Amino acid sequence: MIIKSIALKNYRNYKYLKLDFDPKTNILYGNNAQGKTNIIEAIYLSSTSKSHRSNNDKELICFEEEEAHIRVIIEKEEKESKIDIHLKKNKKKGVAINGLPINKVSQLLGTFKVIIFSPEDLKLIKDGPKQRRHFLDLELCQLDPLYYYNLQNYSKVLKQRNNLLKKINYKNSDLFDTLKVWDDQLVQYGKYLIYKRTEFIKELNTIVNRIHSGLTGNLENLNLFYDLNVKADAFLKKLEDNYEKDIRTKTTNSGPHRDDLLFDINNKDVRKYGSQGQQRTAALSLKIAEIEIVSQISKDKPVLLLDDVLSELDNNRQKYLLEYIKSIQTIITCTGIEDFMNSHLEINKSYKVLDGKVF
Ligand SMILES: Nc1ncnc2c1ncn2[C@@H]1O[C@H](COP(=O)(O)OP(=O)(O)OP(=O)(O)O)[C@@H](O)[C@H]1O
Repeated sequence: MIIKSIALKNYRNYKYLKLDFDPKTNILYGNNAQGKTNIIEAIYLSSTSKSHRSNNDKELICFEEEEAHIRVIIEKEEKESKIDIHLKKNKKKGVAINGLPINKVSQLLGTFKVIIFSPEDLKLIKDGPKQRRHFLDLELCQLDPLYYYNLQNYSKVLKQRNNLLKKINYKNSDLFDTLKVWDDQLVQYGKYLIYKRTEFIKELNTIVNRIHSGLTGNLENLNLFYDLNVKADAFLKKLEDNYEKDIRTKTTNSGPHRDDLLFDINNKDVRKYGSQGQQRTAALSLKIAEIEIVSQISKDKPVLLLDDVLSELDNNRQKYLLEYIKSIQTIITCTGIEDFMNSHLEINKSYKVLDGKVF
């Protein structure tokens, strides 16, 4: 799969932009705050319907404008498709594929697969569990529309259950029976998340392990574990056992919303004992493994977006990554093209980004 072009209208600092991409390596370079990440963000949004750095669509619309528009043309097995995203200040965004409006995000997910890699990803191991769950969810949503459906519903039910717990805590004990209704739904959607995460992490681990060995010259053995909060079959019972605690703390204390991912290097927990370098290398292995697994499962190569990440990697890791991505369409942002002088990377197209214009 490749992205052939993008057109932006009133998106962030772009009044109007039309850009063609090469099927291989594309570089967007320029000083800070010129609009490089804005292009990456618009591509990501066309794939997932969400920005990777903002939860508020209004922020994406150019200052003083009411609406913004993104159009990307993608090519898959020699067939072109068009994705349109229409952002409005006071209304829900509109998404259309080949001119046909869609009303469910799940219809978009999987149409255009991208993987984004930014400096924040290098902190994935060090960060809190929320970021690691987010990583899992993002990948699974792109791979499986049903996962997205179950995740959305799980989050909704969890919110409602937590609201109910607050009410019961404020002496509304007659609402207690309603908890059971939410429990059944939470378990129904939660079980799906647990099964899919288990499968995905198992596959990911085999690949991550091989990649990390390659990256470290066979010195390190990296393993990934699913640190699940509760087993699928025990979920309902756990919710019931926790009634007193949940009401007292006014929150749901068990479920996949409390899951985590653990990383071991040579049988030692990387979060606790790993150096900063080891943590970053493990994160890089994870990201490269993600490219492989998405390619494998979807039987197609995703588009890779490398946002400002190369300067964060030392020479060896940079070389490994660049070697790996040779056969994948990649869009790289950086401050200077000279960053690549020593990397032997073949650049197929490069654009200079300056104040919301591209040359
Ligand atoms: N809604 C908006 N309307 C107009 N301009 C915006 C809007 N949101 C952000 N900007 C502008 O976009 C620019 C930032 O763009 P971007 O984040 O793409 O920078 P960048 O080139 O990737 O920089 P860096 O190298 O620092 O990451 C800033 O000048 C900011 O003022």
